[in-house]
Amino acid sequence: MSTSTDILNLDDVKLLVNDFYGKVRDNTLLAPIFNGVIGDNWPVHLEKMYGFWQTLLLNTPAYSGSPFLKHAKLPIAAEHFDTWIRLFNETVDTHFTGAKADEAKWRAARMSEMFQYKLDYYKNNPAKPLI
Ligand code: HEM
Repeated sequence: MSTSTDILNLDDVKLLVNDFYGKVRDNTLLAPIFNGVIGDNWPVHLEKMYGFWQTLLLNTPAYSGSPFLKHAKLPIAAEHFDTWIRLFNETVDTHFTGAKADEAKWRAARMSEMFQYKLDYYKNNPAKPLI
């Protein structure tokens, strides 16, 4: 019998976020990019990401910001997003099943697509400064 439950509370969000960024920090493609920006500020980043996912999945207003701008100048392309999504989906599936788990994967995929469209757009329209 499966013991998986859905993402129901802040402890679940923390488990998801902690485990996911643990995988990111072990990934040879993504780790250098994150570490280059975040350095030894991981606790701050993790707190922010608890708030982000809490806001999306638990309808608790704990994050406000403009995520895309933080990614606009990172050296990232499709392979980075594919890896990010693979690790994120793996993490969700390891711990959770249900509507919120599905929503988490759906939202991550939509954000990833949106980031990539915007990155491509600004790459192809350098006359329009982004930030
Ligand atoms: C190639 C994939 C990705 C990489 C390498 C990446 C990297 C980063 C880095 C380095 C930061 C810290 C930025 C800073 O503090 O200046 C950050 C912040 C953030 N990322 Fe990503 N990210 C990726 C994909 C995503 C996706 C798909 C999502 C959404 C589901 C996301 C959501 C966020 C959010 C909400 C923040 C916090 C922004 C803020 O400071 O308000 N990221 N990311």
